[in-house]
Amino acid sequence: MANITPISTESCKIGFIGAGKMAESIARGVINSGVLPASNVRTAHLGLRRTVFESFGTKVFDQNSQVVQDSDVVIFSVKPQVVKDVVLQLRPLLSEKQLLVSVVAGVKLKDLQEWAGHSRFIRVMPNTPAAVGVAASVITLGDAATKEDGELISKIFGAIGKVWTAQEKLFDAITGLSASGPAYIFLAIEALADGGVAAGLPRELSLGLASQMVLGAASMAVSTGKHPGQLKDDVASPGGTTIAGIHELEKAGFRGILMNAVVAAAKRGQELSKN
Ligand SMILES: NC(=O)C1=CN([C@@H]2O[C@H](COP(=O)(O)OP(=O)(O)OC[C@H]3O[C@@H](n4cnc5c(N)ncnc54)[C@H](O)[C@@H]3O)[C@@H](O)[C@H]2O)C=CC1
Ligand SMILES: O=C(O)[C@@H]1CCC=N1
Repeated sequence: MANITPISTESCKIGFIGAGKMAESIARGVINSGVLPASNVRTAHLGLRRTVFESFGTKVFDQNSQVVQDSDVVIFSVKPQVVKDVVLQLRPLLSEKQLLVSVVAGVKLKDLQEWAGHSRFIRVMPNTPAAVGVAASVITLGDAATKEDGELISKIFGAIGKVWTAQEKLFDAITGLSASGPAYIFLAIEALADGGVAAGLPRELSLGLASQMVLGAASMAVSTGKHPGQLKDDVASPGGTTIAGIHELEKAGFRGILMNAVVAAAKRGQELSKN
């Protein structure tokens, strides 16, 4: 614990190990929010992703080791299948001076801490709406992460959306719901837009209406605090159009399908932790 010194939010440098879609979403959101300047965000990549990250001001190194050496907060954002090798490779450079963070699905803090050789670690389960400042992120603290470390990560992720704290045992369920969930909703938006086209709308209008409608419905659920069943009842007039649509959804098992999707994704998260 001797090397644990607080990291200042203002001057904190964050580095991503893994320059993929999730890292890009967090980096874009963080930079757009103004919580940290682009010069405080870094990653490493040799291929096409370099240009993507450079386009919004991120410093891009050639090697992961350079990212670690130049960061106060190191965020592991590689796939679950490779994270063990990546952490083990970087282990000689990792010290308790740095706060380590993982956004990797399924991989437990106990393993991450063992591979890293220290437990100043925080697990975060974010989602890609981080890129536009509307992420849903959940954090849980490792054994040596301090209250101040938790506050720092809550501040960074709070700048790109909402943050909850939860026990790690809930992380697979969280992953199946809020981390994978945007993909379910993108699928729904695409399908709704197809429905609009099938009913005679031009494609562009249909997609715009479907997207704005989902945004509006989610905003109402969040801002009114009303039960979604009440909000649904407010739309469905007796003998009207909505209830005719809902009847079709219920006949096809709409709610059960969504529940199954979350449970299947959570189960996959559990499987990934055993790799
Ligand atoms: N995409 C999402 O919506 C979410 C992803 N996550 C987690 O974030 C992590 C990253 O996921 P994505 O960004 O979607 O994947 P991705 O495949 O877009 O990004 C992974 C990146 O890691 C790079 N990489 C592979 N081996 C590497 C190495 N040895 N050193 C450095 N970089 C290496 C790849 O080139 C790739 O750019 C995963 O563990 C996933 O479970 C968590 C929440 C949501
Ligand atoms: O599909 C995946 O495995 C990752 C984790 C959650 C969202 N994307």
